[in-house]
Amino acid sequence: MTDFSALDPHARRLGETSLAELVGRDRERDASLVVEGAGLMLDARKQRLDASAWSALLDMAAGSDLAERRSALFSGGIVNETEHRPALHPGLRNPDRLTDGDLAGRIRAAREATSRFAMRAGERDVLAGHPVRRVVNIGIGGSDLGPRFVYDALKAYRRAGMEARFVSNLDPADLDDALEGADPQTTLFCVVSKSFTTQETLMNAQAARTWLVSQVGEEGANIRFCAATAAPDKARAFGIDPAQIFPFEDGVGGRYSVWSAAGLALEIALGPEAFEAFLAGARSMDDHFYDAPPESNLPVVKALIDVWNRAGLKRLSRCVAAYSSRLERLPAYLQQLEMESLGKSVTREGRPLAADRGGQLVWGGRGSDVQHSFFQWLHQGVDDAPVDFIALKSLAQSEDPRAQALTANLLAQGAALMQGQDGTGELAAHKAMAGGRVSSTLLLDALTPQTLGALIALHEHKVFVEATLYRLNPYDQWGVELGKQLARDIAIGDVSVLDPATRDLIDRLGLSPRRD
Ligand SMILES: O=P(O)(O)OC[C@H]1O[C@](O)(CO)[C@@H](O)[C@@H]1O
Repeated sequence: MTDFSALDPHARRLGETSLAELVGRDRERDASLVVEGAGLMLDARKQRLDASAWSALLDMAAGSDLAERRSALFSGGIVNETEHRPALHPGLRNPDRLTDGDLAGRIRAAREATSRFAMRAGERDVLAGHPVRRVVNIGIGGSDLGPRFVYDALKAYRRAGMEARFVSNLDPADLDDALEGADPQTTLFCVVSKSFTTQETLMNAQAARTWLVSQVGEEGANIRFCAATAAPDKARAFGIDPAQIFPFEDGVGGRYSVWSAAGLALEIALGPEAFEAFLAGARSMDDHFYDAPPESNLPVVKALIDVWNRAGLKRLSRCVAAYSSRLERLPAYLQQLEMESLGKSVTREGRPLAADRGGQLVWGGRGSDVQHSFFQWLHQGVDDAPVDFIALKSLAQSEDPRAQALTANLLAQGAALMQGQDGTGELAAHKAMAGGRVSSTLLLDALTPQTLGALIALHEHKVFVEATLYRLNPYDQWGVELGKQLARDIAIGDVSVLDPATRDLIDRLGLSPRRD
């Protein structure tokens, strides 16, 4: 069991130390907090850490079962104990490491099938004489956030004449928006659901099908629907042509599934080559995570910093500020990845987790816009939060002065959070900024399929390391089930288990349910 109390003396000492004084005084300390891997660089020098706190964190990692758990993760061992499953996202990127040859074979075959289908989707007459021009991804949570984020981020890599739309919400406006201007002849619907039982997805798929049938008839609708799922039988029962059902393994978690057939709409929109490059980027982060020693291992270092801020310095939340319009959806993506994975209060053994442990509340947005909204809170609020700045070298080095100014803003924010300033004059108290507020900067050379794959894989593995230290299972999500059940009850009018306030709201909303 990891002894987090070992962090307390360091937290007390460093809590009273000026952050600005920690930075630039000890070369070794500074050098140890700049780590590179798989083409990404993390600069964590503006963290409230000195050499001895850092070595306590590294000792913590060394004393854990991280090495064994990591081998199990990569070889396909059971790392999701509550569901008795492996976690196969690294296996999707490199099946060679899996010990089960049949499983590796199935993954390779599934990859070939999606890639072939994605390739064909670009052909001129794939839809009974029509090409695919718009692919509509119908899915929610992990069956939406990953493909949607990557599609936005890799705008520069999209296939000519092909666009993707994403439908996740039950608000009918969501599907209406996706269908706006759609030519039914050239539109392909891709229903993505690991379980194929998710209410939002099935209702939206049904509505999309009704629309399509009204436009192109039954037969026309059949060829324009495909599915990606770990429950092919259910997709078949829903009416999807078995030849257009792309399976993925049960061991692929929803929020880890963008690398599987769940990324089909993305692969169609980008083309198999860019999608392969995306997988290759993640694979290079896998290799780095697998091989690099803890002190220079990017996911390990990032996890230790987040553990330090949460368990050592008691910071509940973490802000992600991505200084790139294309990365606008990164915070939303990380929210599910981290909060669904680490938002648990019992260990793998079912024992309670102590206070100030577990995943952080992840929030954020796009720089420099966020400077004009919530950064005031970060600079002068009573509470504060560590910030992860995401920077692109390609923007800094662009000849466009706006792109350079964007990077200058990013650098200025990190410096201002750390330095603070004394107030002067009549409003001194209002203008004073305490400073001492921590941040890290993650640097990508440019936004490419490779670097994006590596960025996502970095965070997946960082979550894995945190989960290992806290002894959490990052691959289940039991906490979402009760709400789903109650929504079903309300939909059928069974309010017997509900409290009076919710029943009253049901009345006010005019849902007029049964009361037995
Ligand atoms: O892919 P599915 O099975 O439709 O699930 C969608 C999402 O719902 C969740 O189970 C949470 O409600 C996520 O974990 C998942 O990504």
